[in-house]
Amino acid sequence: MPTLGVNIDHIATIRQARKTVEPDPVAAAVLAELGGADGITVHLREDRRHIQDRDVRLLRQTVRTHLNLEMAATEEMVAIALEIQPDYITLVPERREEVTTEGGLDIIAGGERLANVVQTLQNAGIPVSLFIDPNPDQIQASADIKAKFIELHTGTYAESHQENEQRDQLHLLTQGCEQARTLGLRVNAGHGLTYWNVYPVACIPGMEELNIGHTIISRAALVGLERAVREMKHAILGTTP
Ligand SMILES: CC(=O)[C@@H](O)[C@H](O)COP(=O)(O)O
Ligand SMILES: NCC(=O)COP(=O)(O)O
Repeated sequence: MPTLGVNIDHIATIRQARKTVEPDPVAAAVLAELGGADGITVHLREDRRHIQDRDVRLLRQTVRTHLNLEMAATEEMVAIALEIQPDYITLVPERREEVTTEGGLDIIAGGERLANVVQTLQNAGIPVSLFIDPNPDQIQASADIKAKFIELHTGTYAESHQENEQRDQLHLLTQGCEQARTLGLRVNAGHGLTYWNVYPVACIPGMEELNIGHTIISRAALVGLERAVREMKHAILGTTP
């Protein structure tokens, strides 16, 4: 079965809502690892809406599993990645006005420029993963530019509510994984996965790692709330929990 990369972006989303120091994604990464995370994923967006440069620098020093840095294939991000040296990089498409990543990278349209980014990062010893839709041409193009991994975008699968639509999407992901592995690519998947839809994706043969964030942070906020309120009552009363 695949390993779990925990995406902690939305710990930083809560912090940035107040632009304060809590909750700290660096502390969240420690707790995620204690809970069994096999890797930590952060997306350093160009608009810095959640994760900040400081977070990635500190996480590089504190993460004990592996650090997966998601980023756009821009000059600025490549310079940061070369300095910080994450364990691997996932190149993702980015539009500033989007609520979240809306689809996979277009490797074919990215052409030589994208190929050069992959080469620059991999020549510096950082394996590159390409976040793509489960589309045969995009998978072939990812192999052509010699990325080490792809991450199959599971957003369409996650958003399909009709049973037959979800089955078709799962089939595309399964076929995509098989095609990629035949071409020598390693395969991860993620986006929009939840406690309710993850198992069929985890059962896809050859799937290495699932990157999951929003549903885990959402659940953490709820399952931790009762304890947090109890602790505040003690703080007000000056008593010990
Ligand atoms: C690339 C991807 O699927 C996720 O990392 C996602 O981008 C998380 O960050 P946002 O919630 O800012 O989109
Ligand atoms: N690449 C996908 C990821 O890191 C987590 O996405 P989500 O679970 O927050 O939708």
